[in-house]
Amino acid sequence: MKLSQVNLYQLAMPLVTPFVTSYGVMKEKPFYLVEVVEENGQKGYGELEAFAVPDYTEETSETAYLILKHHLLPLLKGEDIQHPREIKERFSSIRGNEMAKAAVESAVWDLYGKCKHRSLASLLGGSRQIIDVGVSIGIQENTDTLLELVSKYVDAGYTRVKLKIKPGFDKEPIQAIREKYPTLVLMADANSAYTRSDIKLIKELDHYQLAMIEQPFGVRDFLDHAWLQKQVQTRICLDENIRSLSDVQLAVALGSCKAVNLKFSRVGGLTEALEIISYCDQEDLLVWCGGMLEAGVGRAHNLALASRSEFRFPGDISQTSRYFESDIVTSDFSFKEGKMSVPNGFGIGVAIDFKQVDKFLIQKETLLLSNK
Ligand SMILES: O=C(O)CCC(=O)c1ccccc1C(=O)O
Ligand SMILES: [Mg+2]
Repeated sequence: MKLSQVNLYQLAMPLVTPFVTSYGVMKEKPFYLVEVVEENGQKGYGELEAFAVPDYTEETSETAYLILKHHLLPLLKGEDIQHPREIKERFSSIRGNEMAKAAVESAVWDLYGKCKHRSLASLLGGSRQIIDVGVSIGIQENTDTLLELVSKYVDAGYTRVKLKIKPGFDKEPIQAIREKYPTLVLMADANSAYTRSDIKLIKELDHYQLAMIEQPFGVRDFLDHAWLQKQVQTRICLDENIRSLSDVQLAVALGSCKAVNLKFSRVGGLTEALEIISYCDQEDLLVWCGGMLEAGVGRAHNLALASRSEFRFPGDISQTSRYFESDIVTSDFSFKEGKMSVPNGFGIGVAIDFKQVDKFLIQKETLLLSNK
């Protein structure tokens, strides 16, 4: 495959309700839809998931755009790509900037699937057609509102609920939900809002049979997480810490966690994600698919990846309608009773709805790649 051009659609999709984490409030999702076009006109799609503010990781939508345009795409100029696995190697001279890399890489995977008449799920080694999914619920005004939301999602069939927590909104809401739902698969995500000095509180959370506590400490604190994991029964899950396979290897060597939230966008692409999945499987480390409030394209990539049998825990792959009024793809992934279907068409298996893209479009830019 030779890429002739890349079209970047800069979009901003308003969220149905603001999403609150310990970092702050998100009211819209600004992102780029990346369209890679090969010389015969076949197209592949990826989403650039970096947020507006560099709090979750260092990248922002703006910085990732610049890296993509000035540093990543030039590396593909005139190149003949035999397989999307090669992209990781070609981008290896550029440090970090995982989300910018993943946006292009995942679009090339989609393109490759379309050229080869294969679904992305089958290319990635996925075997499941229907998968259990969970919800991630942002921090709420109070416990009552949270309880209402949880009951809505449990009634909809979600089999796993993740609560965002932060100091001052942790033990009480968890206790309230646990009392009402004694057997619900429940977990908490702190987005790095705690430190070693909160050990007493975290030990208290150990009493609520949480499936795991995600990212309690700082984003480079492998040692502190190892210190914590030794003192609690509950699995510690790392999210922000994990940017590559070697981060997972470090976490295993130190005993920093017993689970990994895998977002292919945070680790630079699907190729790195596949390596992480194999390693986790080999090390018996629980791995599951995280989310970045994806629109339909990113969601389709996640579903394809999560169709692999190594994912034994429901991912953060909820209905797009939870976040957005309408989506940029024509499929709704037929959510039913807590399960979602993995698209089986070529590539990501869903079509872009360009009327919707137009609705959210800020600007479109075309970058030519053919003339070396
Ligand atoms: O896409 C989803 O539903 C998961 C949302 C989520 O938990 C999240 C959303 C924004 C930033 C960080 C995270 C996280 O997993 O920590
Ligand atoms: Mg998280």
